[in-house]
Amino acid sequence: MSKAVTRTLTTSPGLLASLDPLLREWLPRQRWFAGKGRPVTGFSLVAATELLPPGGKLGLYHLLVRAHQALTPVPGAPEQPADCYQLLIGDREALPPRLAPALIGHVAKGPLAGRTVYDALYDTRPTELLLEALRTGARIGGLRFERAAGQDIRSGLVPRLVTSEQSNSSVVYGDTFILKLLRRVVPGVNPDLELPLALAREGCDRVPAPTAWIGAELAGDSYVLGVLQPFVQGAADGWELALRELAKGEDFAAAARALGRATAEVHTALARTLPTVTLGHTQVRQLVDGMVGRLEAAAQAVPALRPYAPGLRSAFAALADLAAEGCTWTAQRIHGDLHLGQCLRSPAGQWWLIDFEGEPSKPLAERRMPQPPVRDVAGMLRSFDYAAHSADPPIPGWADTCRAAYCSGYAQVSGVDPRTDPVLLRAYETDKAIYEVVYEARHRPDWLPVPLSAISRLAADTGTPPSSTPLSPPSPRRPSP
Ligand SMILES: Nc1ncnc2c1ncn2[C@@H]1O[C@H](COP(=O)(O)OP(=O)(O)O)[C@@H](O)[C@H]1O
Ligand SMILES: O=P(O)(O)O[C@H]1O[C@H](CO)[C@@H](O[C@H]2O[C@H](CO)[C@@H](O)[C@H](O)[C@H]2O)[C@H](O)[C@H]1O
Repeated sequence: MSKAVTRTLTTSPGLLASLDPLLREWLPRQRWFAGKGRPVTGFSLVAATELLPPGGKLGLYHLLVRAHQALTPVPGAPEQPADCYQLLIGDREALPPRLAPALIGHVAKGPLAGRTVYDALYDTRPTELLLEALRTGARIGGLRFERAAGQDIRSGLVPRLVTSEQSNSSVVYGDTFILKLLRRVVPGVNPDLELPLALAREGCDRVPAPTAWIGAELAGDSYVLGVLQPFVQGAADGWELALRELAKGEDFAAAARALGRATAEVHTALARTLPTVTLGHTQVRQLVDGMVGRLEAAAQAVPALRPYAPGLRSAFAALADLAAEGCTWTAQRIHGDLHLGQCLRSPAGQWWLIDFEGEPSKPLAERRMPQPPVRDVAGMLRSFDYAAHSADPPIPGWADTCRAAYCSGYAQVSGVDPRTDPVLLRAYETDKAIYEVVYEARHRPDWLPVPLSAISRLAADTGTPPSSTPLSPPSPRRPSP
């Protein structure tokens, strides 16, 4: 295997043409394929790296491939910028039964004619090879396997592919490490590596510290392609845990408070180590314009949203009004896509935050911009609401109790209770609920009533916190008189 990881790169120009008809059929069926609903019109090769040579028992290729797609399912329509996907393709004479779920197809012509190609992340030898490359700090063509200083990786850990629904693909090694291979990749700094590395430097142990990562200098661009981190053994995610407690009729307040503290620990460390900025009138105006734009687009797409649009606009207008009065807010790097499914709790009761990629559909530059930390808080508050709606029979007040506990835990560590800035919180909760309405209408129409019930509450809300809430001074900085 160590011979394989030092092999020099050879690109295979004929390879993609021979895979083209198979990938057209296979790629859109993958959970992580981001362009669902638009036919793939062709592929172009960004980079090909041969990890094991063709013609042997097993050939292995690392590919970055652009999938060109029509803008709408109308033939001849103009094309959007094509997404680039990371693929690890194996070729064998035939697949053993255990690899049946990995099948891409049988190649008819070209350099691999007669061979069977498959998603090699399902296979032991290719995934062992990746870990070995990370362990030894290999360079293979433009691929760079890097290890964090002082981190050791034991050899011989047994790999298994994580089969749950994911936006990317992950392999667990001997319950010791988990390697996330990013599927849709863009050049530049990936926050899923950048932020956990920054947090590790800062000594924040609410996030698994990256042990190693796969980077690449390919076709003139640099990429982050994968991150290896310690596997939190026996962990359950916050969504599973919340549903479990709900099914037992138990409240989740202590766990929500601890999660609030964990979120604040992460925010505080990020604010210490990465730049923060002040958002004044102009920046808040832009932020509000973005929120209003998303509302208008969502109301176009989902008619059920339209009756609430005036009330929702008022949530955004209230924020613009505060900014016009001279209020300012601090923005910093945040998680960017926080919900219960992004939090793991270890059997010892420790919370961990994972998946710092931000909303993958947003451009990288936007995902890396400083934002008010309340945005993460709003995401988590929405999640408690979602969990409560899954309970049958519903437990009155369950979500409110969690939401309050989460905010008070957050305040314990950060010194700022998010509820003291109700206008900002309402604006972000509204923005998130609108996003969820579109998401559910597209992906899970049965779930649409969940965000819609929040929409009806938020549209009617005046933004005033309940009088029983103990308040610390409001968090927007008000102009001096
Ligand atoms: N460090 C970890 N320890 C244990 N399980 C993890 C760890 N990181 C991720 N996971 C598991 O893998 C799943 C997917 O990870 P995530 O980073 O959210 O990937 P994606 O971006 O593909 O959604 C998580 O929901 C969790 O179950
Ligand atoms: O996990 P992803 O980054 O792919 O996020 C998408 O899918 C989520 C659902 O899996 C969706 O989250 C919404 O539903 C969750 C319950 O299933 C809930 O906990 C979240 O609060 C709610 O937003 C997310 O919006 C979407 O981007």
